[in-house]
Amino acid sequence: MKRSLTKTGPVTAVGTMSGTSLDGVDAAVLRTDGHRIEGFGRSGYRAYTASEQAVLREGLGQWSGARVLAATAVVEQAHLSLLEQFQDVDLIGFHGQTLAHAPRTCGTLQVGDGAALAQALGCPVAWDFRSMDVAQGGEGAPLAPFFHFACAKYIKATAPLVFLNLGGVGNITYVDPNFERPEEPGALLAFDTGPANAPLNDLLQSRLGLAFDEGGKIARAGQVSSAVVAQLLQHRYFAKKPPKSLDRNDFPEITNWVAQLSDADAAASLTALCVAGVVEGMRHCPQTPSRVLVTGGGRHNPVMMEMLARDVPCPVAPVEAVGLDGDMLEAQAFAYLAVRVARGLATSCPATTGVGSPVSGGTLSWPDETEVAGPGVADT
Ligand SMILES: Nc1ncnc2c1ncn2[C@@H]1O[C@H](COP(=O)(O)OP(=O)(O)OP(=O)(O)O)[C@@H](O)[C@H]1O
Ligand SMILES: CC(=O)N[C@H]1[C@@H]2OC[C@@H](O2)[C@@H](O)[C@@H]1O[C@H](C)C(=O)O
Repeated sequence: MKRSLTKTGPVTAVGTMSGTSLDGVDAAVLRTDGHRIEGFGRSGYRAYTASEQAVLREGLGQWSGARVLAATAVVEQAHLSLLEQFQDVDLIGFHGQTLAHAPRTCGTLQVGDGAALAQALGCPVAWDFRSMDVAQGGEGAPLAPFFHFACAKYIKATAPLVFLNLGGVGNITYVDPNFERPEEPGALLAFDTGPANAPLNDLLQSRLGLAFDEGGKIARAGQVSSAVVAQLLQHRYFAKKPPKSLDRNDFPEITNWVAQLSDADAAASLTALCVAGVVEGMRHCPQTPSRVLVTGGGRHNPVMMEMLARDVPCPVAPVEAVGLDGDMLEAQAFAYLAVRVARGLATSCPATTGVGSPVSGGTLSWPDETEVAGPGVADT
């Protein structure tokens, strides 16, 4: 197993993602040599219980202490029980759960001990994907863009396109598939677009005890407040040039903006606010892309998708339109990045995180507890 990781041929990896929505853990299998996608395998999901979610919420924004330890235990247990169902792989890519992200000041924190998982599962684990990039001056996020580049090649795209992820936070990757490698200047541009589902989920949780606006039903009944959208776009984040990234709770003021609105108007306005961030972000693309392919849970919200189709200056479709799985794309991304970590290939570059030069982040832990830190500077 170990030799297959260091050779050049394809290996089978499972990646996991526990995202900012705090709904659960996704796991998905991918076969790749670290460059090309050779094929997709099965996937799985382990939901967090309501009490586990409460523990995770308590941990958000914390860098250390009892709340972080409690959240870590929840994250590790959930991953362990899910990954026990994926024993037939060469490598695990374990993202962990982001609790706090402030790359310019405190750093970035993804909890969950990959070395302990490697030991418990008897399989090498690539993890701690973001901190090397941050240590070298990058944003540490987003990291899926190198995988989006491989997806663009996989679907045989010939014109520039955008992958849009609508999770708790939104992020876009502009890909020019005419380049050979993702780290070549011009191949990619990636950044977080703004809040996506997180403010909407938080509003519905606090007002109505709902996890999210299923099918956009609540927003559909409301009117968008253009003042709320305008307020968002005045935030200093939108004046910044990309690459740039966000923490889940970077816009706490949003709650006050919609406090006086009815539930339906507030939901409609928060849905529009996510879309406005994307539209604003698209202005940074070097040229209008041929299309926007949407991944992440927001693509299940028809109101959000209709607003996007109305406001984005090119066709918009869920990634399923090209045969990809939008519920598992991030988990697949961390399977892909795990193989790149194992092989010393770049996982980020100036155009994706703002780091000075391509970085191979991540740590590779073996079941025998020998840890090999990623080489930092990527092989090309
Ligand atoms: N049927 C649906 N209708 C409306 N919204 C939905 C639906 N399904 C999912 N969502 C939204 O998508 C969210 C989950 O998205 P996703 O799983 O992509 O987030 P994540 O991976 O946790 O976040 P991130 O990408 O920011 O880390 C839900 O919390 C909800 O807001
Ligand atoms: C710090 C962190 O965990 N960021 C997440 C978050 O969720 C979406 C967006 O913000 C993106 O920047 C990133 O996740 C995806 C998987 C990424 O790194 O590409």
